Amino acid sequence: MKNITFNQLQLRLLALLFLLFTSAVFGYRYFVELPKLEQSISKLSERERDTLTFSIASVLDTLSRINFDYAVWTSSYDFIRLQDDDYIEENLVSNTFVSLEIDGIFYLDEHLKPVLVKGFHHIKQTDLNFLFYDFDKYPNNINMLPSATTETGAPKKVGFINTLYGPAMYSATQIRNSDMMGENRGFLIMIRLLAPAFVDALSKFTLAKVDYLPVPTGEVLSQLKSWEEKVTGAKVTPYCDILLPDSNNVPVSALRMTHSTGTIPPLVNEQSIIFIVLMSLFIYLVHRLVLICIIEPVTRLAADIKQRDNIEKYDPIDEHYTVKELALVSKNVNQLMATVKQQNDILAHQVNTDQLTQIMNRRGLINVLETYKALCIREKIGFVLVMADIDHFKQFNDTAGHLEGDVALIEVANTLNEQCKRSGDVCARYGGEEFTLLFREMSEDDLNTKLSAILQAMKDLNLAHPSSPTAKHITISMGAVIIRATDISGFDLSIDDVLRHADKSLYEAKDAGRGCFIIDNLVI
Ligand SMILES: Nc1nc2c(ncn2[C@@H]2O[C@H](COP(=O)(O)OP(=O)(O)OP(=O)(O)O)[C@@H](O)[C@H]2O)c(=O)[nH]1
Repeated sequence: MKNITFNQLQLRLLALLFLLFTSAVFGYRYFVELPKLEQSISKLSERERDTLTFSIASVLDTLSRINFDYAVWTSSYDFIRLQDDDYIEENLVSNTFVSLEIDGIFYLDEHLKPVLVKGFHHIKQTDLNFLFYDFDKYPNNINMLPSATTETGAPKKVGFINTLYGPAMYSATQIRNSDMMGENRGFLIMIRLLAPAFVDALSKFTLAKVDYLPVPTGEVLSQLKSWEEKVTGAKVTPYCDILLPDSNNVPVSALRMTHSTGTIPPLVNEQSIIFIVLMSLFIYLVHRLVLICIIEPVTRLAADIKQRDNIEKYDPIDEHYTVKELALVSKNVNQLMATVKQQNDILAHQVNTDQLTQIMNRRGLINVLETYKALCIREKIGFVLVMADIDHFKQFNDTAGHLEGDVALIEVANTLNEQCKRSGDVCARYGGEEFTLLFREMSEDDLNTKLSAILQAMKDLNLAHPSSPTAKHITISMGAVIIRATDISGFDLSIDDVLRHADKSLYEAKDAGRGCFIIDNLVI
């Protein structure tokens, strides 16, 4: 699997979290909340429509009651036969129309012939000449009358009708005596034109806005229902349009009621936007918190560890972390580095140390020589190299044995090492019975003194060497070379040259009878 950073992982997790939360919220809204809302709004619309139906019925009922009262009144009953002017003067004056809020009153006898007809606009106070009761001319209008006359009681009918002055509501009742008995004397019809007052009354009743609508035609007309028809489970719409049909089912007017809640709220509304914004803010804060408290410290810790790995630095890394685990990791890394450093030191010591004498070996010597060379070239600090060789050591081995030879080598090494006390002084085993001494810049006189002191120390050691042809104890011969810095720029010092010069002096010391030293001055 491809490696990803802690930060990438965090961002992916937070993105996933964001996706899950928003889908859960919108899923809930889409599949649960909105359908429930739609159902509630549909129910509310249904109730508003029922109220509208009820309101229309109430208005019609009011007209019907007035009409009924007049139709089953003995005076009206008698008027059909007598047609007396008193009745007209008492009951059919302008005030009657105004107080009853009607625009026309029509007395028809049992043969449906008009006995008395009067149209009067109760608001405009003007005469109106209606013709709808002329059933010869408008035979369909006969359906506005109650279907059958009866022996007792007074059948009545209410509804809407188109007149010369526009749509109107009407009420028609069979004219009977007050006791609802007697012969059929025709019908009393009352008309009220559909004025703004009608829709105002409906608006008050329903607590919703009701307006007139031009009567639609064609496809739209076929989709509209009559005001009396019950509608259930209708789709949520902003309006409810209904028809006011006449007794022949021909629409005379249409009404539009504006529902108080006519639309389903959108999927993404103000609350969901606020939720998304808050959610994003929360996720951003979590991201910053995780970044500051975990990711950045982990990244810093990783960089610190990597830096130590790259340049082999062993200084401890910062252990101050707020997160306990990170503090523990940094502490453990420091402990690990300390152990590694310790082991490296041991290893370095072992690599540069002679196993027999426990002083520096040739590898260590060459490393130090490189440092001396660099100091000489860059800082103009000279140095002294001395090659020391045990005299007639072969004979010593041959007579005393190899093990004794080893012991002698250790003793000589310790003696020489003790002479290298100053900082920067080095005593190394060059190989076999040969040793190398390194000293910081020194005058020839001082070197003479130093080498004489070494010869004296060997004498003082007093290691018996019976088979030596030159002395009774073990002696060493030394060849020294003094290297002084030069001003020649760009000059390179050859370590091999230095060793060769020291070797040459050593051979000269051997030739000079052993147990002595020769100094060579090498000015570079
Ligand atoms: N015991 C012992 N002997 C060693 C060791 N390394 C070298 N030698 C011996 O040192 C002797 C060196 O002998 P040569 O090179 O002939 O020199 P020399 O006998 O010291 O003679 P000159 O140097 O000319 O005075 C050899 O016999 C080596 O075996 C060692 O680690 N232990």
